[in-house]
Amino acid sequence: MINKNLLGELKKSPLLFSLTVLLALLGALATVVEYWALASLIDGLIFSNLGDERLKGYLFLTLAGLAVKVLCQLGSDFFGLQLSEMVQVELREALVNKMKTTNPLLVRSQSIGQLMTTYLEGVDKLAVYFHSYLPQLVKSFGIPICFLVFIFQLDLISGLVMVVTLPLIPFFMVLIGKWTTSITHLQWKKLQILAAYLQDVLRGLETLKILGRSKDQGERIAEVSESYRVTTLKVQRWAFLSSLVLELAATLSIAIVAVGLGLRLVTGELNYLPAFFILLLAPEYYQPMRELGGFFHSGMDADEAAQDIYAFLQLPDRQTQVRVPAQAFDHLEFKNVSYNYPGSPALAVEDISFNWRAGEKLALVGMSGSGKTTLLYLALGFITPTAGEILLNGKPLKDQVAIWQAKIGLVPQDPYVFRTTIAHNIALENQPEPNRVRRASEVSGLTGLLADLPAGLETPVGQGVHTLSGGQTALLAISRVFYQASEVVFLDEPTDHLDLASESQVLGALKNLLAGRSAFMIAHRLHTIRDADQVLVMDKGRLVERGTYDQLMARQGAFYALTGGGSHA
Ligand SMILES: Nc1ncnc2c1ncn2[C@@H]1O[C@H](COP(=O)(O)OP(=O)(O)OP(=O)(O)O)[C@@H](O)[C@H]1O
Repeated sequence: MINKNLLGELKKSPLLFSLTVLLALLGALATVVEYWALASLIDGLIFSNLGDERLKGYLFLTLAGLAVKVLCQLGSDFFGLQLSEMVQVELREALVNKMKTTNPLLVRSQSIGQLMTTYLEGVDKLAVYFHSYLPQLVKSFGIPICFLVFIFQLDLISGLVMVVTLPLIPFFMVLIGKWTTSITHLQWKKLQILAAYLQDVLRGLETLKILGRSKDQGERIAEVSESYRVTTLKVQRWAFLSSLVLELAATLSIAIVAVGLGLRLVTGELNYLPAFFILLLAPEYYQPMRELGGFFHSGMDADEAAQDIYAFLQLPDRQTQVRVPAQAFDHLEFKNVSYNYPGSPALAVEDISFNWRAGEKLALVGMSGSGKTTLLYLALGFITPTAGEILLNGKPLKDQVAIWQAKIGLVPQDPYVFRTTIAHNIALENQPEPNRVRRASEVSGLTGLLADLPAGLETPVGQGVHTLSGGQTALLAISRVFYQASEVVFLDEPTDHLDLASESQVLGALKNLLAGRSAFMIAHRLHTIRDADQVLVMDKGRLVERGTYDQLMARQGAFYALTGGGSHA
């Protein structure tokens, strides 16, 4: 089970891998010395009547060989572990960096539970690959070759028997491996499904409780975990069976060598010393291949996990290279833009054209599913049109996404609160500037809501610590834009599900935020739409009307219908 991507990781530290393997081979040479000395010692004691000095010499060599063997083994394990830890740390860093540098929508298209399984369990599985499986793979060829050099010099027949019987072990290993590939794949996928399911249920626990559906979901989780348990047991059964077969093959091979040696010892064709030496060495000769069989399933597990890890690492990065010099925002123009989500049969938005100029407040309205969020993502540069083009200051947006995103602020519908202090949550940088944080939280009105918190802006918030209310979270998101001092604001009005008092606070903060700024917003409130310079009305992915609030109301078309014939006005 050789995975090219994983082998590539070795290039980062060839020294550690070489040390792991070289020490193991050195250990093999020490074994040769130990067993030769031991065989000579016993031969000297029983048959050759060697003098005390020679016997002491052999005894010393036996012990020295044993000590070197043990030290080499410990060293090889140590460097193997170092190697695997280094690879784990680097891969986890690479995964986190990829989460930061790739398009956020691509990350979000994967379930968080699935990503966590890849990040935690997947990388853990690779540890065994690096500290055990890969070094063992090299050892299982290197050590037998090393032994054969000595065995062939002493006894050609035993050497030949060993050469012929050794491949039986990898043969059975690969044969069983081929049968078990699909079941190992299934096990990994089921683990990911289970993690995704658990995470989903935990997130939606409140909804499930309220609707009285938590028991159903509990049963469903029990079903998924039972299915994972059954598959894991199947994998374990195969792993057990393969170990059994490999043990059997190795034991039979040793028996064949032993019988051959015994027969020739009886007929006098072979002396006691080489026969005993080869007999001692025979189990050690098959041992690395047997151990490889034990790690074979870990190799397969790691191969499965690696496929997901490297598929994630190969997601395209957002464009960071700035090809066009930074310019103040002048206008953003959509020219016959259409977008089709990958794998989706229908266009999410179709043939959209409009121009948004600096200083303007542009409001998007429409029924749910009409394409507002898709237009927002297109304008943010998170996704690129499948047809048509978007121009920023007259030049393609796709060539200036990095500078564009650095210039803009975003207030999403459901802002995320990171598990850190409020100040860090506002600044979203390692060293928040206290004055800027204070000012941002004051203008947004967040400070007033924090009066009850013991440490004010330094209060830790987020999951499992102090949970902010919906209104506080919205004001926090607005404070972020004030902190960044972005001239251009994207807004998905975060006023849904707020009580009246919080809503009026958030609306007040939004009014402050929008004053003097260019704004591109998904509008749910009349208040925002009334103040907009341009309202775009979306319906089933198409732009069906545009104008100011008054113009649209006067027209009595789609917008008028959306406002309930003026009754919501
Ligand atoms: N990730 C996605 N993959 C496939 N189709 C999608 C995806 N996101 C949205 N769509 C589809 O694209 C269309 C437009 O969706 P969009 O989210 O842009 O509408 P919306 O007006 O923002 O709706 P809402 O107000 O409910 O958020 C819908 O038909 C929706 O099902």
